[in-house]
Amino acid sequence: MTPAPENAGQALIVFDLDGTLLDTHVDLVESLNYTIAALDLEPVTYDDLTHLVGQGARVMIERACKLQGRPISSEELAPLVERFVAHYSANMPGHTEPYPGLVAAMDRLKASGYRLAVCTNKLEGLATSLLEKLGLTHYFDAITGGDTFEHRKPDARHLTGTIERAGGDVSRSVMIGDSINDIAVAKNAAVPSIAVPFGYSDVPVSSLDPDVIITHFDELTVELVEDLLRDSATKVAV
Ligand SMILES: O=C(O)COP(=O)(O)O
Ligand SMILES: [Mg+2]
Repeated sequence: MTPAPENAGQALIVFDLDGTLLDTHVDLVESLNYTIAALDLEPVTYDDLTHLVGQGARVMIERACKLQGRPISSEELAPLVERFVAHYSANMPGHTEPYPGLVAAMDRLKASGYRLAVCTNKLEGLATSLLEKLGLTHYFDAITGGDTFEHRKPDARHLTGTIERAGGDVSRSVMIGDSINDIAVAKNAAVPSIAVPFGYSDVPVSSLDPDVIITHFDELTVELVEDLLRDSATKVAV
């Protein structure tokens, strides 16, 4: 195993959840379709999901209704969000599972002294219960959602708040995610970013200009993280 760098204890890897840690697409589509069926709308597909996910359940439902030709008011939205949350919670963890290699990567990073955290736009309660049901909560020093702070991704304060809760340091943190909000929040907080192409981005992740793209969690190594932190420290110094 790679020896832990001397200051590894201070380093923090912050993960996005939907489409990064967990393949949630089957359950999201099922709960979303159950929700919009209340308005007699046609089901959405997995391909649609890439345009719908990213800003939490409220926005996802709003976008899905619009996509199916029935824009809704904010008064109509509240009961639909409740319907979604009830269905999604009742069926958790459903078909959701960690992406290949994730658990081994988290074990490796923790064994080398890294802290891990989750910064998701999913509701904090849903994120926490889902991770709990999958037996993954113990890996994380903080789990924050789209409703944890007043601001959410891509606002830098969602990421900096998560780092603070996890006992990390902005200058020793890395953000890893699947979509524009994740790469944008990292840039907004001046934190290096890693993109994964297997999630729900509606554009190729290379167009988001992350510092690194990994196609499998086997590539998430201590060396990669340390290189990113070193490069970013040099950029700040220059
Ligand atoms: O639930 C969403 O819309 C987004 O969730 P994520 O931030 O974990 O990708
Ligand atoms: Mg995501």
